[in-house]
Formats: sequence, C-alpha cells, structure tokens
Amino acid sequence: MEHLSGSVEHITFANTDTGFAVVELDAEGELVTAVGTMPGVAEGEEVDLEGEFVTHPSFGPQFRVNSFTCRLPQDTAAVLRYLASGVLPGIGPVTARRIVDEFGADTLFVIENQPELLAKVKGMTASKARAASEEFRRVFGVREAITALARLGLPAASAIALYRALGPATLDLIHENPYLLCGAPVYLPFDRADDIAAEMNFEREARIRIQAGLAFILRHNNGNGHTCLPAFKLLPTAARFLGVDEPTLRETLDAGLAEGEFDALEYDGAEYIYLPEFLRAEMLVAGHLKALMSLPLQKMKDPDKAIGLLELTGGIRYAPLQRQAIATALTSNCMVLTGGPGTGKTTAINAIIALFEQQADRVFLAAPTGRAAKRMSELCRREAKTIHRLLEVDYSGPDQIRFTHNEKNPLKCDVVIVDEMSMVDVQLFESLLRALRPQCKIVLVGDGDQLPSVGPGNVLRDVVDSGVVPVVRLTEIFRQAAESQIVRTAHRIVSGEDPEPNAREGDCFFLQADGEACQELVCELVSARLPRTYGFDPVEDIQVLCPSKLGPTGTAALNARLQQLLNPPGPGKRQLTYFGVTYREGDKVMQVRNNYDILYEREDGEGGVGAFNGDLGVIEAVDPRAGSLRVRADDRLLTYSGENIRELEIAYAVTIHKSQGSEFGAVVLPVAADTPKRLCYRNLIYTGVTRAKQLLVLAGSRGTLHAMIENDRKMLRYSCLTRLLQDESVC
Ligand SMILES: Nc1ncnc2c1ncn2[C@@H]1O[C@H](COP(=O)(O)OP(=O)(O)OP(=O)(O)O)[C@@H](O)[C@H]1O
Repeated sequence: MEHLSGSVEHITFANTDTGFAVVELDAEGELVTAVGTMPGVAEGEEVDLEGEFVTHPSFGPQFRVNSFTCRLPQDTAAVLRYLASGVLPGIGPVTARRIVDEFGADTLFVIENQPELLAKVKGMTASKARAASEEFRRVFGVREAITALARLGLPAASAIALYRALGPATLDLIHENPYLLCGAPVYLPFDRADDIAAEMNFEREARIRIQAGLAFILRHNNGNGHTCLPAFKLLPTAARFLGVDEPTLRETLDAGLAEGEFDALEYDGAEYIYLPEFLRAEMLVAGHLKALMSLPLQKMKDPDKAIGLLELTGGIRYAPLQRQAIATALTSNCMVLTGGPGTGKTTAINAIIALFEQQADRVFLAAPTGRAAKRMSELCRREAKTIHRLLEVDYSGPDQIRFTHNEKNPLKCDVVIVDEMSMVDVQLFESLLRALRPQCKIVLVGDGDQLPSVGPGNVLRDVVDSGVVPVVRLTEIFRQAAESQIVRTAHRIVSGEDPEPNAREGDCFFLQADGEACQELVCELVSARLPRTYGFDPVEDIQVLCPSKLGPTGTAALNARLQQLLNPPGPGKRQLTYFGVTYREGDKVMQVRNNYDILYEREDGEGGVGAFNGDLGVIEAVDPRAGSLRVRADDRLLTYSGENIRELEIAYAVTIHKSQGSEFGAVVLPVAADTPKRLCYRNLIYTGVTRAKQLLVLAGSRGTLHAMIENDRKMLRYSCLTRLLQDESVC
C-alpha cells in the first residue's frame, strides 16, 4: 500500500451516490490521476490517499485509491477554491469570494457552526446559509463515518449507505449496537460484526448479540426461500452458532417476541418464528385472498354462451379444461391457472381477457421479470408490465423499496392477470395485493413444476395447496406444441421419464461428453456449430444454462472461455476490470440482484431507475476513465458505475436458477457427471429445459440427466401461508 498526499486540482468525474470519483491531484508539483471512492471530494481540498499505482491500458499510470481522508483546505486561497468550485448549494464563485473576504481563515468554521453569520453576506439568505451548512456537515459527517468504519474493515460504499440510513448519529448507534451492521443496508456477516463487538467488549450472552444472531439466522434462511423457521430448528441452530445455551436463547427470543423484534405463529404444536415483515406479508396475502373470495360474485350471466360465441368469432374450439379455466375466471374473484408448456394457458388467457373486456372490465397484465412481461406482451398482443413497473417504484424514500401504488393509491383496474406466478415471492405479492382495490379480480398463471421464487415463500404452491382458491390445471398438450420435442421432453421430465432418443430432424438433442470435453463441446456448440447449422447468433439467440457455478461446466469456467471466444479484446474495444472481472464492450451481462439506484433511459426517451435480478443485456459502451458502463437491456440503456458494477455478471452462461422467467431461442444445457448431487433434481432440469423455444441441446452424461429427472424431491420451504389461508380465525 502506498501513500499519496496532495491538493485536488480538478474533478474529472464524481458519482454522488456511490462516492466514486476520478480526480487530478497536485502531489508536490506533479499532476497525478487518482481513481476510487472519495465521497464529496471537491477542488481545493487536501487529501491523503492510500492505494497503489497501476498502469491503465488506455489512460496510463494512475493511483487506485483504497482509503481516503481529507483535510479541510488550510489557507484562504484553498478555501476560496474549495467554495468557488460549487461544492455547497447556493454558493458560486462570486459569493464564495464575498464569504472568504468576510471570514478569512475562519470561513469553514463559520459555515459549519454559525450559518446565521453566513446569512449576512450579500447574495446569501438564511435558508441558503442553512442548506450550505447542512450539506457541509453531511459531507464531513459521511467522511468521518467512512474513516471510522474503515477502521472496522467496512468499505466506503457500505459506510455511505449506512450513513444514508442512520444519519448523523451513525457512529454512536454503531458503538451502542455493532450488530446493526448485520442488517440493512450493510448486511455484514454475523461473525464480522461479532468480532467488532468483541473488540468493544460486548459479552457473549449480551441480549443484543443473541437477538442479532437469531435475526441473522432467520435472514439467512429467508435467503434460502423460507419465510420463517420452526423454533425447534431455530433454537438448536442458534445454540451452535452463538455458543449460548438453549434456555438463555429461549428467554431472549421471548423478550424479542414481546418487543416486536420477532413474530411467531403456532400450528400443529409447532411454533414458527418470523422476522416481522414476513409474517406481515403472509397475513396480508392470506387476508386479501380470503376477503376477495368471500365477496359476492358478479357472475357473468351465461359464461358458456359467451365462450361459445368467442369460439365462433375466433375460429377456435377450446378444450374442456380450457373452457373450465375460462369459465372459472369469469365466475370467481380469484383463480389459479397452471399447466406445463404447450397446454394452452396463453390461449385461455387471451379468451379470459377478451371476455372480461366485453364486460367493460379494465384488465392489467403483469409478470415478475422484464423478460416474462415482454413475452406476455407478445403472446397476448397487449401491454404487460413487470410488477415493479405496474406498481411504480417510489424512489423518494431511503434505501427501502416503496411503491407509488398501494392501498392509498390503488391501481385503476378490475382484473389483474399475473403470469409466471411461480417466480413471485411473498413480499412482491404483498405489494401487488396492497395496490389492488379489494374487489379487483385476480388470475394467477404459472407452472408449479418450475423452481420456486428466488425470494422467500412458495406462494403459488401454497395458494394451490390451501384449496381456498379454485385451481384449473391444464394437462392436454396441443398438437402443434406436441410436435416440439422440447415440449414432449418437458412433459416426460415432469412424469419422471428420460427424454426420447435423438431424432434426426428434431429440436432437442442429447450429446455425450464429460469433464473438460463437455466444456469444449459446449463452447464449440455456442461459438461454431449452432450458428453455422441453424443461423443462431451466439450472443443474442443462444444461452448456456448451467446447474452449477463451479466445475469445468459451471458458469465461471464457461464464461471465461466463451468471453474469450465470442468477444475477445480488440482494437478500439474498450474494457475495464473491476474486482477481477473484465467487462468489455460487446459482452453479454446479467444483473444479479434488484437495485433501485441504477439509472436508465428508454428508447422512447422515458428515464427511470432500477435494474432487476435476472435482467440480461449487452455492454454497449465502457468508459474506463470514469469507471462506468452502459448496458443495453431490451429497450433500456442502463448506466453502471462504482460498486453497482459488481452486480453485473458476465452471462454467456448463467445458472438455471437465474434463468427463471426467461426464454431463449436456443439453450445449451450441460449435465456433466460432476454436477453436484444437491443440484441433481427434477424442478431444476425441468426449469432449464422449458427455457428453450426453438432448440435444446443437453450435453453431458445420461446418468446425470437420469438422476436429475428421477429426484422428485420438492424443496421444503418453511412458510405458514397455506395454514393462514385455511385458518378461519385469520381474516
Ligand atoms: N383449443 C385449442 N385448439 C387448438 N390448438 C390450441 C388450442 N389451445 C392452444 N392451442 C395451440 O397449442 C399451442 C400451445 O398453446 P399456448 O401457447 O396457449 O400454451 P401455453 O401453455 O401458453 O404454452 P407455453 O407455456 O409453452 O407458452 C399453440 O400453438 C396454440 O395455438
């Protein structure tokens, strides 16, 4: 680690949200470019940096900043430059000169502590002076927090986020309870917070430690899809994890329950422990659906006749189960429509939409991901939005996501149809239901054999299992769809059968290969064979879907190879390397978590914020100097900089989990013999197979494929939604 001091001559780039900046520094007469997290850095400031000199391929030598501290400008000339740079609101060069003329070397002290004196300077008002003072204190508060938290090993971006959440009292609050670091927005691993707390002499049996440990275990399990944990699981796990005996844990848990830190439900003699937001979500979902089901039905007079007329005008004959689905949608306030690929769900949805609209009902279509919404729009030939877009994310609040549409501002629709419901987690469903008027009808469409949602809960399965809402399951594969081997393979998998042998003219193949040879085969298929034989574009049309991230046929190894093959470095092709990952213009990338800070522009000029888990795009431009990227994802052009870049993964190959809700022209799916056992199960392979529309190539070992199909273990997800729906005392 090297040390560098100097005064900031020029700011080339600065992102106020992340603190990422590129500055020109006068370091003892030599001009040096410094790049890194330097929140609020301003011209004229004296900074002390730690980091290393690196040589950038395009910009030559520069200093990569690891830690940043700054001294207030010392002499009046430096103070003047600092203020004149526009760093504080309402103060431009002319006013800056007047202020410095008035207060000289005391200028910054006055700004910080005596804004009322500042107000007397010509060009300033009391409110301008207050705003400038507040901004000054905020910037220095953030910096103080960054310096103090850096000593605890926290990166600057986390410190900035924490300061945004906790405000000026950040450091005091962390000293009182270092375990706050385990929660939003930092989510520090418990053992790291535990080490910090130990240094501050917190005891092992301290109540805040135990409560934080219990919350950490619950949060960790939320990450694995559970909305709650039975106490008989939570307590022994916590005893091992925290090294505290169970009676002490029970006592602390009870105190936490009394104080509202946790919530609990009891069913069949077991006690289920929740973080409050998840019980609130389940209660709301159960209450809303039950209330909806109990509302008097505004039945269509003669649904059979209406369906018959639709058949006549549309030149179609609905299958009996489709008729049942359409009639159920028209005659009940809420329903679930399920079925595998090619069973006529979309055809039934289109009929449902048409008949609702005949009654002058306003129908909204929604899906959990951008790709699923796009597909729904295409198939239903009308606008479908992501649930987030339908509800309109409200960006005005702090980090916690909020929506513009909620119980106070409900959506103006009479019916909402949600596709790919298996992917909707309990909190997103809660948000959707909050935004619906109580009488708004709901049609939930999904395929229960797909993987459950990434987020907590198993809403579709729980609602189906409850028996509270009518469910129609389409089972007949229509002739046109049955011609597709992909569709037949998917249905065989659901019934536990291996795919048929390869046909000469088909859309689904199995190719035998293993280990490194399988990696080689996948790369050859994507880069040469499939483009040559079928005309697929290797980046746009073909997607490699892997069960695992690791091993020769995991996403990590395949992405490294495919990036080199499909998008090697070239003259004029700019790239940047961030935390060991090289992002190059032309690379295919995926956003791997929801982030409401990323700016985008749509082709129609509409701007907005937000990138969502699973969004796929291509890097259109890289600005290595500013450390930023522009990514095109369908009709949106997203801008990434600083820490946000870490949420982008190279995506020539992605895991099957991450591919939920998306479809691709061609899918290459490695099922090598070394696929980890825990990833050999039916829902996973079924989800992967059903992502392919025109061509599916399974490459690997038949034994592994067979093992995956054979293992029908349904993943256990702890949740009480089914019970809450069935429980008559809950409303
Ligand atoms: N009643 C029907 N009579 C004849 N063909 C039908 C009927 N219903 C659907 N089909 C045809 O069957 C095929 C699959 O239907 P559809 O797209 O509605 O199914 P899906 O369940 O939505 O499939 P996927 O999930 O794969 O998109 C389509 O080609 C459609 O035209």
